[in-house]
Amino acid sequence: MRKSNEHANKCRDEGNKLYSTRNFFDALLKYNESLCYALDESVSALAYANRSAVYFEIKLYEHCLTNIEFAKLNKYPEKNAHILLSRSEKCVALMNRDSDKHRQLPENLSCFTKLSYKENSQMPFIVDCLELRTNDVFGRHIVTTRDLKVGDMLTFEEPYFKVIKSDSRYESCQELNKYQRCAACLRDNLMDLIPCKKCISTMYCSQKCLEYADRNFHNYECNINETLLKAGIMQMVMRVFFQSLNIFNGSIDELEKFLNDCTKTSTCVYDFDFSTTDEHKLAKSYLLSSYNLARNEAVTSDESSHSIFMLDPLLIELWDSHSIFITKFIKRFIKIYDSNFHGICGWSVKKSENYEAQMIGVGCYCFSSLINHSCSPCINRLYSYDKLIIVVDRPIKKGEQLFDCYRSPFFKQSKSERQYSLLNEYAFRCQCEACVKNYPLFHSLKSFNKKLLKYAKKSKNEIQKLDFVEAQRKFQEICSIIQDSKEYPSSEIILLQECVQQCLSIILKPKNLIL
Ligand SMILES: C[S@@+](CC[C@H](N)C(=O)[O-])C[C@H]1O[C@@H](n2cnc3c(N)ncnc32)[C@H](O)[C@@H]1O
Repeated sequence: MRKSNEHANKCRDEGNKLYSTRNFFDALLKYNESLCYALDESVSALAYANRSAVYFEIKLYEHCLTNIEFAKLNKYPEKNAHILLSRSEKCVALMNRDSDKHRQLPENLSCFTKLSYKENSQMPFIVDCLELRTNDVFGRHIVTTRDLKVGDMLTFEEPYFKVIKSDSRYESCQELNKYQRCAACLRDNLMDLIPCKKCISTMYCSQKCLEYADRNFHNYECNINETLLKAGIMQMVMRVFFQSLNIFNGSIDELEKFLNDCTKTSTCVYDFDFSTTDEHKLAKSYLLSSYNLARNEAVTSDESSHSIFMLDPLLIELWDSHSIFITKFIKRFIKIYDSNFHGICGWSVKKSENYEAQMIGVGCYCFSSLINHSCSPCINRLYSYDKLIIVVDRPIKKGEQLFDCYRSPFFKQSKSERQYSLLNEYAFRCQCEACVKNYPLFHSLKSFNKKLLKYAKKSKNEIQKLDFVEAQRKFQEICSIIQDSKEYPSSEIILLQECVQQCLSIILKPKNLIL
């Protein structure tokens, strides 16, 4: 599909119908689709103007004014200019009148953005007490050099390589995610997004993100983006390839030479300095730390990359001259994808009864990818847009290993099923404490403290109703109870851990929702 004013106008008409029934979320989706398809500025101008009307209705006045400005910049018809002028005057008056009340954009995690301990000097996104160890059983793994408490925040890691998920036949993600959030940073910006000037399926939250994407990957993707969005694993693997190529200004020879020279010695995220402001150096460090997440050459098959390369003349040229290197690179990252990449969870800004997180993207987190699995984990993984936050779930003693749970925890799935899927998907036989000691499923778990069990059950029911501030208080309260509990596993601790997750999800969810 190409840009088309006709399609853009049709989407805008549909948006207007939805607007008239006050279905503002779906109206914004349609206006955003209209912006993506619009060929002429005058057609974009109408979509921006309509979007400003939505933001006015939902009292997001700054967004309303920005959209009015965009409409004007895109040659909004002179004869209707008075409509925008009047809306903008009303906006300003309401903003002045309700200066303390009008809906601000609260940054998620306002007081939840701090690591619990001093940051690592070379990796400022993790605390300084996490060390890398290697042994025959676990390969590389992470241990703590100090006691860690329940609720401690250990990382705020951003992925260098990441993609937005949309339209996928393979993953459960919202088909229209591409009209809801920035393709570069995954923020929703309350759907106030700007489109790529050339393709029909990429939007950004700012000009800065648009330029970043054009410089780093979209220059290769723009022509084939529709295919990539539907390409499952290959969407992310191709992103890594394109972004890597851009590090070397498009020279595949230089990329190949760099990887050949640098990967003779095994390196990982601990070997680089991520505190540098030198973007080029950083990019190379990310590339090598990601490339070396695989510990040996890949033996996976790769059927679809050839057909993707055949879609664009520039890519055909690359393939014809370097098919051996490209195949090796792609196979390696397919393997890394399978055992190391993380699905990124996030929330839509649509108000709904069943307001659950969904998959919004995939990211390569070079540090977090070194954490091994346990069916009875001691950390919890959360996302604030693309940032991966690791929170301590059970007390961890100095010298102990950090364990995440890759699949289902022990209380949700039988040992044989867990072991089967870990062996199949991650190629290891799990020997975690839950597997060795045969921890039971939830319904067979013992309770050691009836009073605490009652408190846990009551809390679980009440938490849904808590607001942001109350959820933070409850989070602290429950974390210290888990910290002080001695008996594990028990039904009360499992329930309390679920309460902690519920609190965190309230804290992380977008605060402004669109009807
Ligand atoms: C995300 S990586 C973790 C880092 C990995 N240990 C390394 O050296 O790169 C996942 C891989 O680590 C290994 N692994 C993870 N948890 C393990 C465990 N509990 N026991 C043994 N191996 C494990 C498996 O090879 C798995 O495919």
